[in-house]
Amino acid sequence: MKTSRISGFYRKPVEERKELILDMMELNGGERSAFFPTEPLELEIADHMVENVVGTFPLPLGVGLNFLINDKEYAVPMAIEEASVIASASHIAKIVRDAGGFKASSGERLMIGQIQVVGCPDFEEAKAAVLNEKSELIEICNDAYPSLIQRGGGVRDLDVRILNEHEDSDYSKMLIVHIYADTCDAMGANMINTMAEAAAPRVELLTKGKVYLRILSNYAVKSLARATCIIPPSLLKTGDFDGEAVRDGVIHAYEFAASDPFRAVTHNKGIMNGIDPVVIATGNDWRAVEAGAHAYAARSGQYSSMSVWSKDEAGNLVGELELPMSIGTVGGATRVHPMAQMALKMLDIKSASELAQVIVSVGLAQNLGALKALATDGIQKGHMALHARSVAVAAGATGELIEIIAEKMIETKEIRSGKAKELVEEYTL
Ligand SMILES: CC(C)(COP(=O)([O-])OP(=O)([O-])OC[C@H]1O[C@@H](n2cnc3c(N)ncnc32)[C@H](O)[C@@H]1OP(=O)([O-])[O-])[C@@H](O)C(=O)NCCC(=O)NCCSC(=O)C[C@@](C)(O)CC(=O)[O-]
Ligand SMILES: NC(=O)C1=CN([C@@H]2O[C@H](COP(=O)(O)OP(=O)(O)OC[C@H]3O[C@@H](n4cnc5c(N)ncnc54)[C@H](OP(=O)(O)O)[C@@H]3O)[C@@H](O)[C@H]2O)C=CC1
Repeated sequence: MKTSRISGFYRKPVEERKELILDMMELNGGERSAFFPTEPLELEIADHMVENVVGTFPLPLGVGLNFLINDKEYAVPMAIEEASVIASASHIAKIVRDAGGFKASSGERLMIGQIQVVGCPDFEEAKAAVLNEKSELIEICNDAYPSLIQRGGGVRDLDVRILNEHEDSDYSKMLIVHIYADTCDAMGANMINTMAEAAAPRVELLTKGKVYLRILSNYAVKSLARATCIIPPSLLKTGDFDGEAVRDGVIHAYEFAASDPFRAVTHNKGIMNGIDPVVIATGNDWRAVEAGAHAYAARSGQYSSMSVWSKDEAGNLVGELELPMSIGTVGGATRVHPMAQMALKMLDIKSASELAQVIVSVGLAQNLGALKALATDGIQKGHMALHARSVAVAAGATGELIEIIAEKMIETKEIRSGKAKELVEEYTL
């Protein structure tokens, strides 16, 4: 892929933007014409995806530009309804690339399946029995998904926890078997569920209890991805704010989120502003990613900031984000939704690990975009200016009137629907 650094992309008409992306991807004739389909999701395909289909629900698809991650260029597809998010991600990616780009990594990618057993006559004995038969249980799981083994994946380990052992209620006492499976490039929910269901009868026999739930855990702590960036203050200068002031404002903002759940929820919403659009565009399950990310933010016992911002010895701003990433590049909707296929192609992604690394990098960029704005001019200046067009459309503006009314509202600093309606009436009289 050619460079994803395209200055002034947003000032060009949509058709020209598409051409620039196709050029960036270095696609040839046939591939080019098929790339941006006129009907993003045909009703017939939608009807096979979910139930009771009566239509489809399109979202704007934008491209996060300027991303350099582990020295590779990425044009990042982002499906989102909120203004200023894509601009902000591109803005920070531009700064970070001048500082050497994001460094991202991920370790093992194991998804977790849970089997709940209740009513064991002796929970400690039941635990020992399961652990004794670990290899056999792993084999049962793997036999339930032979194609995964052929790909080099499969269950790697299994362990057992006893919950509420000393409580009086038989409802609350339980034994939980965890299976840890490498699901290769799939998110793996269906795979894990298949394996957990296959192992359950044997678990019942071993524990002399009764199995109820057999399901994936979305707390994917064995599938973590992390991103970091190191930015010299000289790259952070914004208007009248020097780089050191911006850096310090970002660190103060982080400390606020680290200490106060009221702020942490909003701070983390800002991170998910970047993460969700990529997860959605690539056809992944954003509820799974959201649930895992917020739970991980509470792993210390108090809900806190997902990211960490600090200053290194040289005075650089250092950002870090580590999150569970239960995503895939195959399976689920990724192979069914034509736009998800397009998004993965645009990213030129080779594996689920690589996609996870891109996603956390975008989350980190998005977080800095919001904190930089909040710690300097305030969020309204950049965000509301871009939101103004949406307000104008909601008030009934069409065609050229959208830009005229948006600009008028920005000029008078009155970006609200009442004002937009007044202006629509004024201009259409
Ligand atoms: C909006 C900016 C980026 C302007 O910031 P700016 O400094 O005016 O940008 P610039 O004109 O210097 O442009 C720099 C680059 O940004 C990009 N860029 C710049 N403008 C556009 C545009 N119109 N469309 C697309 N891309 C744009 C573009 O890549 C451009 O490079 P160039 O192309 O010029 O070489 C900045 O004000 C900003 O980042 N604001 C924050 C916006 C934000 O965070 N929005 C999220 C919604 S608010 C929220 O939900 C979360 C929150 C805030 O509550 C979270 C929290 O509290 O932590
Ligand atoms: N709690 C949760 O989050 C839950 C989520 N879900 C949903 O489950 C779906 C994800 O489940 P998942 O199991 O990933 O999807 P699938 O059931 O689609 O399984 C993945 C498929 O990808 C195929 N595949 C092709 N190439 C590869 C490769 N390189 N690596 C791995 N698999 C490959 C496998 O084919 P083959 O058959 O040849 O092996 C397999 O059929 C999502 O839609 C999610 O919304 C469902 C239940 C619960």
